[in-house]
Amino acid sequence: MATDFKSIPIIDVSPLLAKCDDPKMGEDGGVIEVVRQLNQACTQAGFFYVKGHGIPISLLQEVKEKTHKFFELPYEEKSKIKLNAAAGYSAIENLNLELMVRLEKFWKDIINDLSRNIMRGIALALGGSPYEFEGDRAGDPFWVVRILGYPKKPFENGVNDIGCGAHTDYGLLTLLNQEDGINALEVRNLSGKWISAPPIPGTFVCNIGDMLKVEKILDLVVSYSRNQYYFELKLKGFRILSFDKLQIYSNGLYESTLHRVINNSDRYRVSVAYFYETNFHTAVEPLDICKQRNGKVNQADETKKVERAVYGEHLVGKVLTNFVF
Ligand SMILES: O=C(O)CCC(=O)C(=O)O
Ligand SMILES: [Fe+2]
Repeated sequence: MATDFKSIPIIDVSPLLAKCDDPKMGEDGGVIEVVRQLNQACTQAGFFYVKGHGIPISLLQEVKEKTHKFFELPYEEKSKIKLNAAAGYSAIENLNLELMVRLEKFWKDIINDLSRNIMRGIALALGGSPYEFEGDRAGDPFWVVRILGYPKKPFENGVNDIGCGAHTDYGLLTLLNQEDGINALEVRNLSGKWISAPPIPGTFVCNIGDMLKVEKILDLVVSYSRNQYYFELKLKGFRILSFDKLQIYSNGLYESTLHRVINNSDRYRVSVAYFYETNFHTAVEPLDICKQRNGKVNQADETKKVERAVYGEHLVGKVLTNFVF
């Protein structure tokens, strides 16, 4: 969060999507405008809504309905897929297969493409070719779908300690399909004010992750597993974790932004987050174009601001320290 933004911009990405397979897309007037807006959003807030993405609202709705059904299952059922250290990254089978299949299809067929195309716009916004985040960097993206459930009031012990603590996301880009009609997601601006990111039906809330800029990570518990989802969110207060200095693609031009979730409503809230990440073993370093634009002091290399990181190590480190098993 590089500025004192007061709201989160809405970006119609349809002109970008219309040209996303054209290597000369960067010359198109419509694309140039989307790229300008992406650059502004990533520079100022690190968050933006995406509309014009072409995904039917009915599909977004269906995924949330199935998510509600999952969380309505008895605790014993959900416990069958509870995370433990051994199963940390394995897909979990059997339970609620219908939801899994649906989410996997949804992701593979649709969200991956959308994320890649938004990343093409971000690559252009950083001054590179549209394909900076493909090939060895994110041509084989590690992806995670996380389904989240936030109990309604009143809370168990009368204290509102259930939610999602302030954190930044780990990877490149997150697309969030949030419950309509409940304001719960908040994003922190430069002066520390929490700005509401209310649901806007039919849109995704997107945010850039640590691989574009990592500075400091405050994180908390959520459930996690490789390639798919799960589990009821149980967050118990805030916990400050390590400060990470990672070398990141934008070399500090963009920042991942702290956000949190507090469900103070009297409805159970679900959300489905799609994390679009780099290749698992990719060593993340600033793009040359970003070093040229934002070269700053570092004894080893004056153009670098932060240190190199291997995405998978960053992720595993975060999951092992941030999640309750
Ligand atoms: O549920 C939400 O609205 C956001 C969840 C989130 O930030 C995350 O899972 O990283
Ligand atoms: Fe997040």
